[in-house]
Order: sequence, then C-alpha cells, then structure tokens
Amino acid sequence: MAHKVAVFRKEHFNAAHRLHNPAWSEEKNEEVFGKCNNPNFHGHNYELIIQVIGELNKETGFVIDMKVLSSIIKDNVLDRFDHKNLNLDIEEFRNLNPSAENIAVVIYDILRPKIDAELALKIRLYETERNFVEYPVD
Ligand SMILES: Nc1nc2c(c(=O)[nH]1)N=C([C@H](O)[C@H](O)COP(=O)(O)OP(=O)(O)OP(=O)(O)O)CN2
Ligand SMILES: [Zn+2]
Repeated sequence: MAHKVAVFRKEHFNAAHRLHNPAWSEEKNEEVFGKCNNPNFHGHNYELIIQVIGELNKETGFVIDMKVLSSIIKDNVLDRFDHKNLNLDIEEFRNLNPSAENIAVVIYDILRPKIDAELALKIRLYETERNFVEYPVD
C-alpha cells in the first residue's frame, strides 16, 4: 500500500485591507473592527502555507512536484494578491470582508481546481505572527 504524506509549501505576500461591513453604521464598524476599520486601509505581511496530502507516487517519490505546486500558487494567488489592496483590487473581495478566514477560503477555492482532485488541500494563513487561520477544518 502506498504511503500517505503531507507536503507543505510556504509563501508570503504583502497586501492592504480594511475590515468593514457596509450594512452597518460607522459606529458599529468602529466598535467591531476597531483599528482594522481604518478607512485608509492598513497592511499585513501574510504568510501562506499550502498543505497537500496524498499517496506517494512510487516512480517519482513525490506526492506533488514542489516546483509545480510553487508555480500554481505563484500564478494563481501571489501574482494576483501581492502588493494589492484586497478590498479594491481583488474581485473576490468586492462584496466579501477580507478577514483572514475569508482570505483563506478564497485562496482554497482558487487553488482547489488547479490541484489533482485525489490530493487533499489545506490552507494555513498567518495574518500576523500570532493570528492565523486554517481551511478546511477536518
Ligand atoms: N477572526 C478574526 N479576527 C480578526 C481579524 C481576522 O481576520 N479574523 N483581523 C484583525 C485585524 O485585521 C488584524 O489581524 C489585527 O492586527 P493586530 O491587532 O495588529 O494583530 P495582533 O493581534 O497580532 O497584534 P497584538 O500585538 O497581539 O495586538 C483583527 N481580528
Ligand atoms: Zn488587518
């Protein structure tokens, strides 16, 4: 029986965002999101860890070629998100608050169709050194 192994690729991108709910008053936004509701946005150095789990290919010894994985992440996430304003520049956040949770879900939805369906995919996103999220949850 082939062994199942988890493969990780660590990347980073810098982006600006504003946490805001347009359905709420300015006061409620300020109360809930605090400094993250700054109308002039603020930035984070996001650390992104992509996890791929699958059976080892006996011929290559790979679950997925890291070079291929790296290119998929670069072409579909980093080239789109790095040095961008998530609220203004990224279509997926036009009507979606760019919280760490929502960014992780959006990245998953972008990458899932690009990676073999037999391989499991998980996104871990660090918004700050101490704040991070994972999607999906087992
Ligand atoms: N569940 C979530 N909570 C919060 C999110 C989020 O995306 N999901 N985001 C924020 C802010 O955008 C930001 O992450 C907070 O930044 P900051 O306070 O600077 O970060 P730290 O908590 O790491 O800094 P401390 O020094 O520990 O205060 C807020 N909440
Ligand atoms: Zn923030």
